[in-house]
Order: sequence, then structure tokens, then C-alpha cells
Amino acid sequence: MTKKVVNVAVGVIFKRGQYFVCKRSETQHQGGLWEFPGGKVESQESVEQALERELSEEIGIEVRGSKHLTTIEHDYGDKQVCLHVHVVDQFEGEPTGLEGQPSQWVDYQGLTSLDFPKANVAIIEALATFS
Ligand SMILES: Nc1nc2c([nH]c(=O)n2[C@H]2C[C@H](O)[C@@H](COP(=O)(O)OP(=O)(O)OP(=O)(O)O)O2)c(=O)[nH]1
Ligand SMILES: [Mg+2]
Repeated sequence: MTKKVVNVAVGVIFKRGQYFVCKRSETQHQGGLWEFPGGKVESQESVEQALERELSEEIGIEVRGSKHLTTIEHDYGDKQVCLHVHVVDQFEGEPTGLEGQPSQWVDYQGLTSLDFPKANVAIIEALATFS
């Protein structure tokens, strides 16, 4: 049986050479690991709409400009995801963990030293050549 794929809009928030990352809560899927903020694309919603909604809900920013970086399909065994990753380099507001999640700004070197879910290895690789 083919598993249902969960489509996820993921925002790589980038400003002055740094990336904004959040920590997933222990109770979530892939809990306790760092993530780029984002969440599930709801039915009737485009990836762009989901990205705007999730980034507003989770970190309180308004997206003004973003570029598609990569699309990654990954099977965690218990869940199959398709991550639609966008670099968000124009936005209004100061990103903050509105759901109580720890957050931090890190440079590229910092990204490579944090623990992310497995699917994120390909995102971080794609960022190495992003300009
Ligand atoms: N947001 C986000 N999700 C990621 C990343 N890497 C990765 O494998 N995922 C996976 C974990 C989850 O299975 C799924 C995203 O789900 P989510 O928990 O953020 O979804 P959501 O915000 O809509 O929240 P909820 O409905 O689960 O409360 O994608 C990432 O960098 N950011
Ligand atoms: Mg989320």
C-alpha cells in the first residue's frame, strides 16, 4: 500500500548571512530536533499560501519575498513527507518563537553543527550553493 505523503511548506529565513531556526517540541514528529519553520499544506491551499500562514502563526513574520530552493521527498518510516523549501529573504517583523519554541539565528557553519531531521541534510546541502 502506498503511504499518504504529507506536503509541508518550509521557510529558510535568511538575513545578513544568518538563518533563523526553531526547535521542535519533544511531543511532535521528529521532536527535539531543530527545524526551519513551516508546516503542513492544507487542502485548498497553495504551498505559497501555507508558507505565509505558517510563518505568520509560528514566528510572526509577513513574507514579502521568497524563492524556491528545493523539494525533498523523505520517508521516515512512520511518516512520508514532501518538503517544499523556500528561502525567505524579504519579510516584515522580527522572527520569534510564538508557540514557545526555542529559536536562534545561526550562520551556515552553525547550521551544519545542529541536529535536524534526516530530510534536512539535503536542504543544508542545497544552501551551500544557493546565492
Ligand atoms: N517545519 C518543518 N518540518 C520539517 C522539517 N524537516 C522535516 O523533516 N520536517 C517534517 C516534520 C513533520 O513531519 C513535518 C512538518 O510538520 P509540522 O509539525 O511542522 O506541521 P504543522 O506546523 O502543520 O504542525 P502540526 O499540525 O503537526 O501541529 O515535516 C523542517 O525543517 N521544518
Ligand atoms: Mg510546524
